[in-house]
Order: sequence, then structure tokens, then C-alpha cells
Amino acid sequence: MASPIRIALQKSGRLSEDSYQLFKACGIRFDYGTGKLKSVSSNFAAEFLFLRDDDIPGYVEDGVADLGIVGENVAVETGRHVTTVHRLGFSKCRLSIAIPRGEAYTDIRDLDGKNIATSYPRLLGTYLAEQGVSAAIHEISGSVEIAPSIGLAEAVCDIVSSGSTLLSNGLKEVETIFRSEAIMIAHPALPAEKQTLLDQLLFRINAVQAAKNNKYIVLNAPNHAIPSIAKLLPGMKAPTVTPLATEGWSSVHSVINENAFWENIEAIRAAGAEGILVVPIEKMIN
Ligand SMILES: Nc1ncnc2c1ncn2[C@@H]1O[C@H](COP(=O)(O)OP(=O)(O)OP(=O)(O)O)[C@@H](O)[C@H]1O
Ligand SMILES: O=P(O)(O)OC[C@H]1O[C@H](OP(=O)(O)OP(=O)(O)O)[C@H](O)[C@@H]1O
Ligand SMILES: [Mg+2]
Repeated sequence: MASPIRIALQKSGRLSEDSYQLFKACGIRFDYGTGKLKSVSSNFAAEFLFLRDDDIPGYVEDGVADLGIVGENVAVETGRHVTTVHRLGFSKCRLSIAIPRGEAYTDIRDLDGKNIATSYPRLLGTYLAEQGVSAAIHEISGSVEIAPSIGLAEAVCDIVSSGSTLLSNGLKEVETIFRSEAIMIAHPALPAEKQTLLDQLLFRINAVQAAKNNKYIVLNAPNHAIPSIAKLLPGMKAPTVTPLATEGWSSVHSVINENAFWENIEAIRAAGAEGILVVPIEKMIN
């Protein structure tokens, strides 16, 4: 096997389980969650390091790891020189400014001269500078939402997903400054053999992601309805049509984006389709 590509994953947190599941779906096996800080894949030339997420961009920039999975918020905040090679679509969240619920708020200028607590001083500083607002940034490493109630700051800037943490701390979201999801980052100058391994990995990730967004459809229809159904279910090239044992009827097999399927389902039924099955796809390669 080639010398392994080193991949840094979050040891334990919001990114860990989805990161592991992604590699599992790509058919890459390794031990995870056993308290180990390092693991070698048994069937792909990869070695995994389990780290705090904040440290991952630095390790990737320094070349200690070749790849890493982090929130885009962390990748940008650390300011490390790394390349984004893929957007992964999980751990979606936003970085927002929030203030106590009872406070009036008109626009960003209301924050002029105020104190804002955050773990994201770089992202917040850039945003305030762009908006021409001058506020004092107080960097704290966690439990940011508590800051207004203990008199540390008049506002906070932190990660929001469902909004329930803000709600339970008596805060309201007033500005969204950054939208984030998990991304795969790489060292900016990978040697050729590592680049080959990255290309193989991205090929598998694309196949897994394409499969997730699409469904395999099987239905029965009278032969005269096939042309109009085929227009609604174009498939990867064209639908497969095979005769049923019942004279004048066929079975239609196709692949369709799940959103398009739900948008077209009434039209598909109205065209004469019956016995419609929707089947998940494991991998999809165009
Ligand atoms: N509530 C949430 N919903 C969705 N994604 C989130 C949420 N909170 C954080 N994230 C995303 O997941 C990333 C990791 O969050 P997590 O809370 O596990 O980090 P952490 O506590 O700093 O972990 P570590 O111990 O590794 O430093 C964040 O940087 C962000 O991109
Ligand atoms: O809008 P919500 O759905 O409530 O999510 C937002 C919260 O989630 C994250 O914290 P997490 O629960 O991961 O705890 P931590 O900050 O202690 O890691 C983040 O730091 C917010 O506090
Ligand atoms: Mg962290």
C-alpha cells in the first residue's frame, strides 16, 4: 500500500459521528471511539488522528495531517493557510450576534460602543469592521451565552442552530454574521501520492453524496403512459422499461432527485403510474 494519507477528525463533539459515518459510507474502515488518539484503516491507505477541532487547521497547515474535517467557522477563525477541498453538508449552523430579549434593537449601529463576548474574535472583528461599527470584543472560550446575565457584555456572538440555547438564556438573535457547515480541508501543497489518495477519497465521497440526494424509483404503468412518465423520470440517461406479465403494461425503473420526485409525484400518478416504490441508493457514479 502507498504511504497513508493522514486525516485529522474531531475526537469528540458535534462533528465526530457524522465524520465517522462519512468514511464508513465510503467503505473505509478504522477503529473509532475506543479512546485511541490514532487509528490506521484496515482497507484504505489512511491514518486517522483524533483531536480537538480548534487544533485541526493548524495541524493541516503544518503538514502534521494532510486532511482534516472541521466546521468552516473554525477553519476561517483560525486564519490558517489550508485549502477547502469539499463541503460536507453536515453540522450546519450560523454564527450570530444576540442580545437580551427585552432590549430594543434597530440595526447594527446599536452595537456601537458596546461589549460583545465571543469565541470568534476574528470573524466578529471582520464583520464589525465591514459594517463600520466600533465595539469591544471580549474573547471567551465557552459558555458564551451566559455573558450578558453576569454583566460581562451587553451582547454575544456565538454558534446558533435550533436557537434553543439563546432562548434558554433569555437572548434574541439580531444579526447573522457567518453560515457554516463541515468542510474537508487539505494541506495546500500535497505531494503527488497523497493527492492521488485524496482524489480517490473525493471520488467516493461524491458517489455517497449523490446517492443520498437521489432515489431509485420502480413503478408500473400502461404502455400508452410510458412517454409522459419518461419525461417526468428522466433517470441517469433514460428510464429502463421492461414488459410486465400483464399484456399492455410495463415496469419503469429510474433514478430521480428526491426533491424532484416529490414535486412530480402527482403528475406521475395522473399520467397512470401505479405501485410506485421508492428505494434508497447506496452509491451513485455518473
Ligand atoms: N448546535 C450545533 N448544531 C450544528 N452544528 C454545530 C452546533 N454547534 C457547533 N456546531 C458545529 O460543530 C463544530 C464543533 O462543535 P463542538 O461544540 O463539538 O466544538 P467544541 O466544543 O469546540 O469541540 P472540541 O472539544 O473538539 O474543541 C462547530 O465548530 C460548528 O461548526
Ligand atoms: O442553537 P442551538 O441548537 O441551541 O445550538 C447552539 C449551541 O450549540 C453549541 O454548543 P454545544 O451544545 O455543542 O455545547 P458546547 O458549546 O459546550 O460544546 C454552540 O456553542 C451553542 O451554544
Ligand atoms: Mg473546540
